[in-house]
Amino acid sequence: MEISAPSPHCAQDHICWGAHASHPERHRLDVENVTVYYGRLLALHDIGFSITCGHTLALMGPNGAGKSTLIKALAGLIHPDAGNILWNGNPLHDMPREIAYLPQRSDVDWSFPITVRALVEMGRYPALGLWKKFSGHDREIVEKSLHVLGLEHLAERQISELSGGQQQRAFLARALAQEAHVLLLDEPFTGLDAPACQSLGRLLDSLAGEGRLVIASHHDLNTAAEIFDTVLLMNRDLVAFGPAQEVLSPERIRETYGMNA
Ligand SMILES: Nc1ncnc2c1ncn2[C@@H]1O[C@H](COP(=O)(O)OP(=O)(O)OP(=O)(O)O)[C@@H](O)[C@H]1O
Repeated sequence: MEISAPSPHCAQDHICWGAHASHPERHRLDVENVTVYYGRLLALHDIGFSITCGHTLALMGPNGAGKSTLIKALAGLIHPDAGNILWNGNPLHDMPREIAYLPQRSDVDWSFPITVRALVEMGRYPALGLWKKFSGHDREIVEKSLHVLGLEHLAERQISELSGGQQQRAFLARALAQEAHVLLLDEPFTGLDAPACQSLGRLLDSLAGEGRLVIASHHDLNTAAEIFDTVLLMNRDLVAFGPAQEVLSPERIRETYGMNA
């Protein structure tokens, strides 16, 4: 199953980054027959799909369906027991700078003493030379990332002092500073109120519009088609993959979640 990119676009309340905007369809993720075991437990079975930059993809399924496992496999944190994960035809994990990973909120130590600016600067580390010295270009990218996420006024604050929505934005700013094409977000909407969800949804949409590929695990069937253009329904196996409105049919939801839509 394959999805190619829509035309690039930018949300009005968001500044275009530019560097990724041209020809997003040239960058393509192919997930081929990926299977993952934890010991004897089969967590993912023969998952396959293809998608290009320019899309927002929701991974959806019941608890234990394997959504986080798939995100971790894409992020290179878990090595599949079978299958391939390719970026433009080459193993994705050979290009770690292309991947930015936002773990589940519960997996982050929010009390860790670090300012928003220092967190965003971490996004530049993979690109720094041998002496780990920040160039003017690196500083410019950090400032731009803070600006795009509306975090300038919070730059010197500790991340522990931020709201949940601001913390998500700080981590996304780090991902922007990395200039990765693939953003992997594990349940980014968890714990956010409705306005923060809407704001994050618009942001993900505009990041895709600028030529990135946004992949996130998501639980809310009611908001999925508003936020994401593409949905992958899974329950250890792939149930359906394609445009959100088509995939989220009552029959498919029943098949995946075992309940009435
Ligand atoms: N580190 C691990 N060791 C052993 N089993 C694991 C591990 N991580 C996850 N699992 C198991 O793998 C299966 C898939 O888990 P995963 O966390 O990927 O599902 P999920 O769809 O993200 O679930 P949720 O919606 O509850 O977050 C589950 O049965 C889970 O118990």
